[in-house]
Formats: sequence, C-alpha cells, structure tokens
Amino acid sequence: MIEQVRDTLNRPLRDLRISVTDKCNFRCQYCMPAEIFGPDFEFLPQHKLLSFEEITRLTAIFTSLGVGKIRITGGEPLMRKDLPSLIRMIRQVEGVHDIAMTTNGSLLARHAKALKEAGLDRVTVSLDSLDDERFGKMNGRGYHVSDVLKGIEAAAEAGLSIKMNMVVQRGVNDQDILPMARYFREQKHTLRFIEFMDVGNSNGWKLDQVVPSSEIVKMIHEEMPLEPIDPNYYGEVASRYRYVGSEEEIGLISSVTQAFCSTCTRARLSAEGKLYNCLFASIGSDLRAPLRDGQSDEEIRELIREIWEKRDERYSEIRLNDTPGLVKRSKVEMSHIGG
Ligand SMILES: Nc1nc2c(ncn2[C@@H]2O[C@H](COP(=O)(O)OP(=O)(O)OP(=O)(O)O)[C@@H](O)[C@H]2O)c(=O)[nH]1
Ligand SMILES: C[S@@+](CC[C@H](N)C(=O)[O-])C[C@H]1O[C@@H](n2cnc3c(N)ncnc32)[C@H](O)[C@@H]1O
Ligand code: SF4
Ligand code: SF4
Repeated sequence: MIEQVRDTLNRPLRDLRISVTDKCNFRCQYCMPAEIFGPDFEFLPQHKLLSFEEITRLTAIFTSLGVGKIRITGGEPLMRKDLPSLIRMIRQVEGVHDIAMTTNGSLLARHAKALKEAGLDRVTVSLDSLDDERFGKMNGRGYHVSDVLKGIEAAAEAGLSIKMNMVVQRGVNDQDILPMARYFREQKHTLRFIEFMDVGNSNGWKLDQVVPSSEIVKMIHEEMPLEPIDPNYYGEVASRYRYVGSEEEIGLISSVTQAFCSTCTRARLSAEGKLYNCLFASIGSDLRAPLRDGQSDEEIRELIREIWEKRDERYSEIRLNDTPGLVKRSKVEMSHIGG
C-alpha cells in the first residue's frame, strides 16, 4: 500500500537521491578539492557500500511512503561497476515513475546506450565551461570539454532526455555564462545555472563568489530575451525561464539567494546507507545496519517514516539570515551524498 508521509513542515516525501559511490574521477574545487581528496584519502571500502539488492529493497520501501522519483548520483555514479544492472532492478520497483542520473559526463559515451536499455529515463550532465583550459582546471584532472560533449551526444543518440548543470563561481567561470547559454540553447538542452553553495567543509565557500541568479537572468535577457514560466511540478528546484518566441529554456537554482526549503521533498541516501534529511546535514541515520541485521521491510519502513515525520531541516532558509554561523558548522561532504 502506498501512503504519503509528511514532515513537521508538511513537506511530502517524493524524491530519493541515491549516491552509489563516494569516488570520483574529477576533483572539482567546489566539491572535492584535490588538496583534501588526495592520494591518501580513504574512500569507502566495497563492503561498506550498499549492494544493488540493498538499494533496490530500500527503494521499494521508500516508494511505499510516497517516493516516485529516483536520482542516481555520487561521487561519480559511473565509477560504480555495472550500474545498468542497478537501473534495471530499480525499474522493476512498483511506484517508481522517473529514474534520472547526475553525472560529470566523462564516462557517459561508453555507458549511455546500456543505461537507456536498462530503463534510465534521463541524465543531468554537469559542465562548468566550454573553455578547455578553464574546464581542465575546474575539474582538477585536466579532462577535456570534448570528453563531456561526446557523452552528451551519446546520451542523445541513445534517446535519454538531457539537462545540463553549471555551477557558477564569480571570478572562476562567470565569463562562461553567455557562451554556455548560447551553446545549449542551440543544442536544445535545458541549462541550469547553480549558485555556488557552502556544501561540505572543504570548498572554501565565500558569499562574494556567489553570482545571484537574478544577475544571470539579467545578463542573458539583455542578449536573448527571457520570460518566466511555471514550474513543471511541486517543489521543482529550478526556476524556469523560456527564451521568448521559442521552446528552449533555462533554469536557475538559487539555493543561496532564494532558498526553496519550504517545498523540499528530497531524501538522500549515501553510498554506505545513511539517510540524510538535508543536503547540509551533519549526521545521517544508518539504514545499512537494520538491513544487515535482518529487520523486516515493515520495521525499516517504520524507521524511515519516523525519521521523515520528525524532519524539520531547512538549512538554506536559515542561512539567508545567519551565514557566518552556519558556514562554521560541520556538514556532510557533497561527494558523499551527491548534491
Ligand atoms: N540547497 C539545495 N540544493 C539542491 C537541492 N536539490 C538539488 N540542489 C542543487 O541543485 C542541483 C541540481 O539538482 P538536480 O538533481 O539536477 O535537480 P532536480 O531537481 O532533481 O532536477 P529535475 O528532476 O530535472 O527537476 C544539485 O546538484 C544541487 O547543487 C536541495 O534540496 N537543496
Ligand atoms: C556532487 S555532484 C555528483 C554527480 C556527478 N559527479 C556530477 O558532477 O554531476 C552533483 C552536482 O552537485 C553540484 N555541486 C557540487 N558542489 C557544489 C557546490 N559547492 N555548489 C553547488 N553545486 C555543487 C555539481 O555541479 C553537480 O551538478
Ligand atoms: S561535482 Fe561531481 S564531478 Fe565534480 S568532484 Fe564532485 S562528484 Fe566529482
Ligand atoms: S537546504 Fe536542505 S531543506 Fe533546504 S532545500 Fe536544500 S536539502 Fe532541502
């Protein structure tokens, strides 16, 4: 039986974002800076990762509490071996109506077809610049723009629906806003601009590096007129704008300047099976132990229900009023729970 649970702020549980690995082949400065995630950094050993069977079992339990939308993320999800098998298993779960994946795109060219055949509906590809030198620096490993563009092409050929994500940092890649907008408008892929966020403890976040979405909209509108359009669904993270007189659109994810916590329907499951109520949470609730200790689906369902019903997190809204206080608090790393 499907039932809709709600938290203390009356927010329904609708989305489950599953991190399948904490490893990544990139070292984006805003997420996994190389000086911290260096050769000696200890990633999770295989036995601590949830198996595909455990992830699928949890997915089924989550759908019985209202989840219909699944996003696979990481680290870099395509670093996890045999990902199409997991997609195939999740596809079988009753109640799942949308399976998306967020990826840096560098390994997508070789996996897109198998992912689509396994049942993946769509991909969101992250790309912060079309300038090869800048992109190589930003990803920390010298990957080329063409590596990602080939992935996007393969995804389109495979029939996956595609969106793009660009994190904008003042003084780092703000000069790429217009070239990215022009290019992806032409390619007919929705590009979403993400305000640089103070996730984790290691990305050296400063408020003056955030380019407010309002500034981005103004800049694009001056060259290519835009008009706001309604959200696609309740709690959509991105605010949408359409290029006037066309079908193409952009999205703005304004977690710093216009927090959207009041409609946040997202639960996050880390690769080791911890459930987080918020992207900026300090601690998660362990679901791996109950899974491995032989608890029944019903017992785990009650545990998750209890966690969601007690949920009161709304970090970004609070940050608006107390940035210095919150930045100092210890938080889970983005590469651990996947954004
Ligand atoms: N602060 C905050 N940021 C979020 C949240 N969800 C997503 N983001 C940010 O927005 C980015 C884009 O999120 P996506 O996963 O691509 O967005 P989505 O809402 O699932 O996308 P669609 O399902 O296509 O609408 C993430 O990488 C995060 O940086 C959230 O709940 N809180
Ligand atoms: C953590 S990554 C995981 C998936 C995959 N590796 C990727 O990069 O698409 C998910 C998303 O979080 C975004 N992200 C990471 N750190 C961020 C930050 N400090 N502020 C805003 N977005 C961030 C990335 O750009 C990416 O779109
Ligand atoms: S944003 Fe994605 S690609 Fe970049 S370091 Fe984080 S997990 Fe890796
Ligand atoms: S800050 Fe936390 S509560 Fe607010 S939208 Fe993001 S994940 Fe949801």
